[in-house]
Amino acid sequence: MTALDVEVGGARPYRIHIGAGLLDDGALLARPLRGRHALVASDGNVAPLYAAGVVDALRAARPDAQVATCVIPPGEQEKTLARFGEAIDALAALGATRDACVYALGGGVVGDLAGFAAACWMRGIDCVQLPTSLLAMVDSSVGGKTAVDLPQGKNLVGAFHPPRAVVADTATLRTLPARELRAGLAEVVKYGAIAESGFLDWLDAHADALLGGDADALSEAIARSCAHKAAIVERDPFEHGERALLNFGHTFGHAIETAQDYGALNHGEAVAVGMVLAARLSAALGLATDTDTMILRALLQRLGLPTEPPAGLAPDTLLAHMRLDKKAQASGLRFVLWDGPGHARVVADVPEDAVLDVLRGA
Ligand SMILES: NC(=O)c1ccc[n+]([C@@H]2O[C@H](COP(=O)([O-])OP(=O)(O)OC[C@H]3O[C@@H](n4cnc5c(N)ncnc54)[C@H](O)[C@@H]3O)[C@@H](O)[C@H]2O)c1
Ligand SMILES: O=C(O)C(=O)C[C@@H](O)[C@H](O)[C@H](O)COP(=O)(O)O
Ligand SMILES: [Zn+2]
Repeated sequence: MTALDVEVGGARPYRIHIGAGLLDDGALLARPLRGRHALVASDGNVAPLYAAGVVDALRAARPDAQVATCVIPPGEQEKTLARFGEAIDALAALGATRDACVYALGGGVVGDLAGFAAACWMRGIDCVQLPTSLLAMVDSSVGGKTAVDLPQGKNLVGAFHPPRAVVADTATLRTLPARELRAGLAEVVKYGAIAESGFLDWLDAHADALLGGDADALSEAIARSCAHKAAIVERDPFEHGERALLNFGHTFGHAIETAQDYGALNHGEAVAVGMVLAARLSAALGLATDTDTMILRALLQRLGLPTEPPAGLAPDTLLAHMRLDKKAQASGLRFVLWDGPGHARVVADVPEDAVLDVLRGA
């Protein structure tokens, strides 16, 4: 255990291990492997860099184990039921028994898809998250939301399936493209926005270091983000209440991703735009101030993130996608609205006209 590790409590507690070089630690990787079957799932960018090392480390620690790999093409457009089926086929080919373990090696796309395969194979086998993108380290590897996308909407088919462990090897961030690093910072800003205004100040002060890949700054951002997420999912693992705050910016963001067929803005970028739109909606409804919104927007811009929706997206189309948001109820849309730095709330029955006004004004 390092000083940065974070515990996620609850009915099935697990540890988020954070440190450089952890993917080489076969004993750590193999610890949750109860049976003899391990499937390392990854994508076409990450697998050539790290999959062989993970497979070798697992085999060295557990010579009796059968270790197979499953590699999907990279990108959000591959987070589909068809690719999920490929992961299931790989588990069948391996002859994976109920004590098998799926190792999700990659960004949030691999983590969500492989985690969902683990949730479904034989009604649920173990999963270890090995996040290699900043976004996956600060958010998607923690908390057990797994899913694939449909053309109709983001993450519409999925399950809650917490991992047995998360192993975040921060050395892998050295190969992460700069655009993807910035995308991860959007979710980091989210924690400051909803839970800790001082974290927003810290991010502002360390923006250059973070963008420059400074290892200490990134490690601190990861550990602080994981601590926020762990505290929330521990109290509300199935999103009956406060966990929905982690969806700040996502009602707009997911609608943008869906409307663009998951091909233009990536998730972090769409969430950055979505947080600004949610802040504007909050201001229009008398919550956050315009000044708060401008400060949030300026921080996101400083971190190299987009803050306005791409041109050409019709407000009515976006609104239609929002009606399939998982927070929506029969009575109407529910939004995470912002009270200003460090505070947010879930608000039901937000008038669609107010949402359209924000989209038209953007
Ligand atoms: N389950 C959750 O709680 C949760 C939370 C946030 C986001 N998500 C989901 O996560 C996904 C976004 O995750 P993401 O931003 O990691 O996207 P991603 O998985 O597409 O990864 C981004 C890109 O970086 C590449 N990559 C990843 N690690 C690399 C490395 N170390 N070196 C080189 N290339 C690397 C990938 O191949 C990909 O091209 C979305 O589908 C989103 O819905 C889920
Ligand atoms: O963990 C959560 O809860 C989140 O909402 C984290 C989000 O960053 C993440 O994008 C999540 O996948 C969105 O969940 P969804 O329920 O809106 O699909
Ligand atoms: Zn997200």
